[in-house]
Amino acid sequence: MSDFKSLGVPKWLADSLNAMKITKPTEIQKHCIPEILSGKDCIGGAKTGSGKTIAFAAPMLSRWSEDPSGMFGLILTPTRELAMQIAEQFTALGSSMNIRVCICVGGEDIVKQAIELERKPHFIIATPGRLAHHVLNGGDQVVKGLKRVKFLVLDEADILLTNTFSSDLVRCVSALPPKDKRQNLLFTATMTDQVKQLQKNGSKPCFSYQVETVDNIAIPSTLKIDYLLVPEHVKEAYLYQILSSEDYQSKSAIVFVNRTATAEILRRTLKSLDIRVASLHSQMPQQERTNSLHRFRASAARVLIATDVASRGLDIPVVQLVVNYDIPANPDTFIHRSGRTARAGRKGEALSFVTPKDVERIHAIEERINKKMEEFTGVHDTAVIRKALSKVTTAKRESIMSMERENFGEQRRVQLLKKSSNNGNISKKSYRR
Ligand SMILES: Nc1ncnc2c1ncn2[C@@H]1O[C@H](COP(=O)(O)OP(=O)(O)OP(=O)(O)O)[C@@H](O)[C@H]1O
Repeated sequence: MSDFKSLGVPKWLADSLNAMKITKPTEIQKHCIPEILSGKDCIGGAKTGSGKTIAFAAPMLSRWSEDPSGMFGLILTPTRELAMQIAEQFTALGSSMNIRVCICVGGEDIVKQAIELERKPHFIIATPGRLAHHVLNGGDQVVKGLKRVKFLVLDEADILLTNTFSSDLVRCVSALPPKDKRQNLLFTATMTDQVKQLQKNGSKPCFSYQVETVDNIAIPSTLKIDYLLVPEHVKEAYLYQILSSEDYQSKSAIVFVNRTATAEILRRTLKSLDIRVASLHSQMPQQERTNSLHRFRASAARVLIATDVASRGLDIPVVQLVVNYDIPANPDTFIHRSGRTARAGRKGEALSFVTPKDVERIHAIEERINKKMEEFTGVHDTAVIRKALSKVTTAKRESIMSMERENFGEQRRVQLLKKSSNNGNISKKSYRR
């Protein structure tokens, strides 16, 4: 049985990992850590929840500890919350070595970040839009510091390489040493040709590893996937009924929706029906987003209603159920959303609400993941649903009325206008969803 030390990780780091009960490397870690330590670039693909973060963090921290200098590594991620989570992991792993980590994400104080960057943190964990702003406007120290970066990581590389992020990504990368003077590490659960292509572009050797499974199924084997046929107008009643049923009333769940307004309506509706609920979407101020996630992580809220700002990378071990209340257009989004449960070998369930207009999307998802969903059997009694329906309809009507009183949509328009005039190109609409 291999352990982290046998992969070349120094004792201090193996001890830190052991203290977190991380003793036996996962498949992706076993293969990628030695290759990254040998100086190669790396493209790593493995299912959600399979330990990709440590696959890049461990070799970076190992090399850094040999000569702990400033601006050693830059990790780019698509969402603010994921950046914060990765920063927490680096901070925890490197605490015995006095590591300094800077989180550089939108929605937080730019001046404070600029001061932190001037102090040359060892690692910067950033979203591309905000770092691009610092690259454009940063002082001499920041520019010089970024030129010393030894490692660049694109976590969730497939989405970072889409058009949404391209101009900011180019700006961030332009501030770093040339490609062959740094190590480039790309990781994702949903490999694309665009990511693979990068292997061919470099002059340095690149190690590419995709964890294969015998059955070629793209989701964790411990994840149960079900569907439930639901008429559009009664989705809220079904959701309430399931979340408050005997089987699920004590389970922690993330409910994914496609629009921020749906997230807000559901949060208000479920709250008035006495479900401990929090939400996460782009129309919330960053402080509220952070607080919501803290409440959910700490189990103060049992249900998190979220848009796709929460679909990638978030690691919350208590999550037992993911509900796809709306079906995503992109099958890869289904993989990431559902992967918020059944992590690190734990069991989990993903339930998709399917209306007649979603049938094609479900077929595309099943083809992508190479597995058929099964029909959900947890709701049998239509009389119970009918009873829930009148309660839920009243609660929903009140939620919509209160949102209208508070000009929910209007606030967003004003926020967007303010952001675009204050920050130029730093707002990233789709990932502030
Ligand atoms: N070797 C290990 N042994 C036990 N647990 C591990 C090991 N490596 C990582 N973990 C834990 O597994 C969980 C999932 O890891 P991580 O968040 O890195 O997954 P991921 O592959 O990046 O998933 P995603 O694709 O969803 O981002 C974390 O809680 C992490 O601490």
